Amino acid sequence: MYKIFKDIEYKVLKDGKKFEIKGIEYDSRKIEESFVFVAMAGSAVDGHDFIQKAIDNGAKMIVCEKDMNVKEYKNAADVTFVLVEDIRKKLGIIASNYYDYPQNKIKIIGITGTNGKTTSSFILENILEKTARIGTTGNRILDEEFQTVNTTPESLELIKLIDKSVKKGADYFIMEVSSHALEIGRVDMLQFDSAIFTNLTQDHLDFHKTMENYFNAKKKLFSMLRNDKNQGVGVINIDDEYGAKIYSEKKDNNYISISVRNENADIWGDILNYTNNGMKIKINLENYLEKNKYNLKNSDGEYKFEINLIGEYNLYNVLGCVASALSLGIEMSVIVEKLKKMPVVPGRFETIKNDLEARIVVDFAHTDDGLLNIGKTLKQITDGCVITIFGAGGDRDHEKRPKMAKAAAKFSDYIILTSDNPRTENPVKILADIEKGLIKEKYPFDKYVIIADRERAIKHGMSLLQKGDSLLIAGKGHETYQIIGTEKTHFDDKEVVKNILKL
Ligand SMILES: CC(=O)N[C@H]1[C@@H](OP(=O)(O)OP(=O)(O)OC[C@H]2O[C@@H](n3ccc(=O)[nH]c3=O)[C@H](O)[C@@H]2O)O[C@H](CO)[C@@H](O)[C@@H]1O[C@H](C)C(=O)N[C@@H](C)C(=O)N[C@H](CCC(=O)O)C(=O)O
Ligand SMILES: Nc1ncnc2c1ncn2[C@@H]1O[C@H](COP(=O)(O)OP(=O)(O)OP(=O)(O)O)[C@@H](O)[C@H]1O
Ligand SMILES: N[C@H](CCC[C@H](N)C(=O)O)C(=O)O
Ligand SMILES: [Mg+2]
Repeated sequence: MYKIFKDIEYKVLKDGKKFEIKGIEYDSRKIEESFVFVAMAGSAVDGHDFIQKAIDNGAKMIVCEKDMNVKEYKNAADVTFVLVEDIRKKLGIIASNYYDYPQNKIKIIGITGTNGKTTSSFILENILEKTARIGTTGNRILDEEFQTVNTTPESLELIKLIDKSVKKGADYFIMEVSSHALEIGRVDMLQFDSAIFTNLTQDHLDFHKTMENYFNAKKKLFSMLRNDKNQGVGVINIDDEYGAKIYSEKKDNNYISISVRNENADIWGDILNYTNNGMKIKINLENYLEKNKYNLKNSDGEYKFEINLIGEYNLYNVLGCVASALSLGIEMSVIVEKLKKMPVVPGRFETIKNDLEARIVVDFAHTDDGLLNIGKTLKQITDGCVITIFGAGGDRDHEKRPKMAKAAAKFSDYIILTSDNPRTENPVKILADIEKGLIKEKYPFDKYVIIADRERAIKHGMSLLQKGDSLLIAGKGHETYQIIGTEKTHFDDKEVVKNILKL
């Protein structure tokens, strides 16, 4: 039988003509001559309904998860039908068999957690050389950029991306690993050389239902460390209660603990002071060096330097990446030099220059924890008022809405509630859900306003700005669209601000 089924349980429903497989796809629209079409049940439609389309486009093999009546298809005499149960979970193995396990020819770094994955992936790509980066803002292999739909692509795409990375000569494959991906098996076929746990706070309960399920999905990454020579290392933020749980459950695992100010952690850090563009930080590695019998040169165990990132949450991101890079054998002196030159991460605390003598920040904070963290930082560095503009995504976790309001109420002197991808929900209803949080917090009625139109909301926020104030435009960060209904129209927070400023 075909090598793509190695290590997979399958049943041949119909044997067709032998052929050379030219490609594998699970979308009938991408099928070409002599391809394999994988039919999967989806959330919107069922891939099995597109089998005939796939055959018409040239598929010579159909892999399905339902016992199909193979006789009903036209022009299918040559076509082989194979049944594989729970195909979405097996697709990674099928793809690995086809592409000869490219994941064993590159170092794979996975980053999971509610917040900080994208930021950490950008920090790591800055530290490491010859990298591919996969995540929310897009995928990149060396100097080639690709657009993406998901934070963590489907297993088949992942294997294709890894294969391409290997062929192009990349040494590291840095990827965000979403809880969705872990839950539905998009990464089951991978082993990680390094895995980072940033934190866990509420998000995505529309999908996971409970925090426990959400945590168990994230935790799975740490059972997937590369173990052929026991070289996979987990990096765990032990200041986070869920991180501490993972760390305490470690048996023979190779874990590095990170913390801000807990001197018992393997690697810990602190903020010494904020600077114009970022902050001066201290990183202490003494415990790590001691445990690892000091195999690093040029290191005295403590480093102090300035970076262009800001906020305690970013110190966590930096510490996670330092630990990961050290575990991959990069010298601390090299890491520090790279960190000093770290450019801004798109849509993460991006400030827009203006002559209002105010700070205008575009940021992707879209959870209560994200808002709270950036708010805490802004409060610390703002002389005047903090004005916050935010909304919450439609068709997403409803429970986070009032919580986001509660977070914003803690640090904002004025709040403008607006739309952030209402999708198929009524924007007014989403805004009312958020407002409930403000009312519950007894946030003064004259200190907030609801302006559903995001452009008008930003205009209003900017009209209020006085010298020394900060304006936080949260939720969309790098996004260049607004999704209303099922329609995606161009919308870019930064662009709107620049237009208003006539830049
Ligand atoms: C709900 C969900 O997770 N959906 C994912 C799923 O789509 P689906 O299988 O449900 O799609 P479907 O439209 O029902 O189609 C079913 C099947 O029919 C096939 N089809 C369809 C039409 C056709 O003409 N021919 C055809 O063959 C499709 O290719 C598919 O195989 O599989 C697709 C391929 O992997 C994903 O792109 C898609 O993610 C959607 C876009 C999504 O929004 N996912 C979110 C929930 C998600 O995964 N988010 C996480 C985390 C984000 C975060 O951390 O904040 C992420 O990793 O992105
Ligand atoms: N370590 C962190 N802890 C808490 N908040 C953070 C952290 N890092 C970033 N944030 C905040 O959360 C927002 C999202 O950060 P980032 O895009 O790095 O996270 P992510 O995990 O990739 O999110 P997503 O799952 O939506 O892709 C940032 O804009 C910032 O406000
Ligand atoms: N990856 C997250 C991003 C949310 C960003 C926010 N702009 C929204 O659309 O809710 C999600 O899809 O839930
Ligand atoms: Mg991300």
